[in-house]
Amino acid sequence: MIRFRLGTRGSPLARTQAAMVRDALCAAHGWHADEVETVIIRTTGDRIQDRALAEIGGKALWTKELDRAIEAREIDAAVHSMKDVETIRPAMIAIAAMLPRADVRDRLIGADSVAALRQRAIVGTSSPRRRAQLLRLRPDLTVVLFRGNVDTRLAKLAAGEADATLLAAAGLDRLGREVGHAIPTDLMLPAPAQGAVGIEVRADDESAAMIVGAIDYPATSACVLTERALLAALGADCHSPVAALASLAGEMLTLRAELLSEDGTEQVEGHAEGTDGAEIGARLAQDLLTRAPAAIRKLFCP
Ligand SMILES: NCc1[nH]cc(CCC(=O)O)c1CC(=O)O
Repeated sequence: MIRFRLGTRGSPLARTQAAMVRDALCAAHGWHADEVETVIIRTTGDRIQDRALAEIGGKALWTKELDRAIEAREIDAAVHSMKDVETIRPAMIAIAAMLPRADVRDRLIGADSVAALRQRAIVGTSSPRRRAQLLRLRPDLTVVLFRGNVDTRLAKLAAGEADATLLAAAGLDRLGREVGHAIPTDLMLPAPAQGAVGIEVRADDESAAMIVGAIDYPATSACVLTERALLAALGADCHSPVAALASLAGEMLTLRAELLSEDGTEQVEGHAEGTDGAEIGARLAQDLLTRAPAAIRKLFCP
């Protein structure tokens, strides 16, 4: 008997994350694995592999088809990497839970550290944040476009298309790829929501919200919602080089964030503390934008 239908993209990482959610649901509700049906949904983002995500229309490319399936009641919930979920979601969709966050750091593959990269090394990435952060640390580097799923990027590296690449430790770990060297967050602050898996439901589906809510890890939700509040207040999109990481100690949330110009020559950073994630995100966004030079401000539309 099928008790719940879980939608996911078809990439190996997406399937792995959906299996983690399925297992968590089964553990929480005493279901057997075959009582949760996994529905693979191909998104526009999966079909288009040769251009930077930012160029072709942004994060909705990963969510639109899953949103439609939720609305059409073809699935009860959708599993996403929260990093890929656009800041403003349709009113029909609600974020119902997040799994415990994995390693939030980026990992460098191809050299032991950013400092150890050879002079004028070529680094493959399509992330405006990673590009700007790398160029800020090492202006001699050349950054080339690298897209595709985790294994595609590792294959491009192995084929010599670049000397090194950066990938999220979370994705590598979930896929069991033990490669690369973690970059400390004080050297390279990760993307907002990096390492977090989220589950979305139809906003008016109380039953699905209850079922999924049982596996929510509140500390992850609190931190990721704080990082997303910053993005919302910044008017950031996936062209915007922005890094952010929240942490929770007791009731106190601390949000650190960094905005960069596209070439990394300009940077503003800051932090804010409080107990209300939405308020902290908005306050830090305001502070950063006030201090940001024009080359950074133009990349945001608050
Ligand atoms: N943009 C692709 C994407 N979305 C989520 C992850 C990794 C998993 C995570 O951050 O939870 C990745 C790959 C990467 O950045 O290396």
